Amino acid sequence: MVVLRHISVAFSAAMAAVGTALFIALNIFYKRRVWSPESDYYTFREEEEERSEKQVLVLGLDGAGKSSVLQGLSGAGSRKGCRPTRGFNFISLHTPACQLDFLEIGGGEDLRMYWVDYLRRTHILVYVVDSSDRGRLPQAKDELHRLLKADTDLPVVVLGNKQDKPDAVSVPELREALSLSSVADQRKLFLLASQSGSDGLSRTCSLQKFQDLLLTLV
Ligand SMILES: Nc1nc2c(ncn2[C@@H]2O[C@H](COP(=O)(O)OP(=O)(O)OP(=O)(O)O)[C@@H](O)[C@H]2O)c(=O)[nH]1
Ligand SMILES: [Mg+2]
Repeated sequence: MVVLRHISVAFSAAMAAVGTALFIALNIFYKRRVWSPESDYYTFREEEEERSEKQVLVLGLDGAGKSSVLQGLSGAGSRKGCRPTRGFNFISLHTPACQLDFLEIGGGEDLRMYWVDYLRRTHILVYVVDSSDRGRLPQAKDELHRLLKADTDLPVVVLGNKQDKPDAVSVPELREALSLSSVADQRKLFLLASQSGSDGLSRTCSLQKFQDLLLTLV
């Protein structure tokens, strides 16, 4: 009887050890498969650093046209079907020099507080402004200057978007409204006019011109 009890205890201990080992192995195996926006983002970052990838952060108030610009860059064409971005939006552009990874964070009031968190992981900031939304230009200016203050070295390209609209402010007016002349001279800051129509960033700021500028800045 005593021998049988010893065998039973030894068997239970062995089963427990096998179970624990299996649990640990499965945990390691499935660790990266548990989805969360953060884990996805960091996995993407690890892979990005291994290859020659540069991140372009695309910010601006809600409705400025960030998703439409990305759609134009991706070659998707028409700006129809853009919905407000509730979290983030991502596209990659392959160029001979490197891969440009564009990351848009939604411009809604509730998302703007997270914008600064993404600055330290990015190589260029593209700030999109709705040139026809005259009433919100002061707000667009304040948000832009908050970002400029948070990272004083990051190259910035401001896109004065929706230039096709009849009430759009001109580029010189936009420079004034966004107080860009107050930005330090040594800062790499560019202001381009754009319109994200059916042929992408055509006419006022061609896709090629925009892309070439980004490549000189990364
Ligand atoms: N006329 C005109 N409309 C544009 C232009 N760019 C974007 N739009 C329109 O503006 C609206 C908002 O565009 P989105 O690209 O969704 O704006 P967003 O900046 O991504 O907005 P959030 O994701 O909410 O932060 C859409 O109805 C677009 O079709 C443009 O250059 N000209
Ligand atoms: Mg969007």
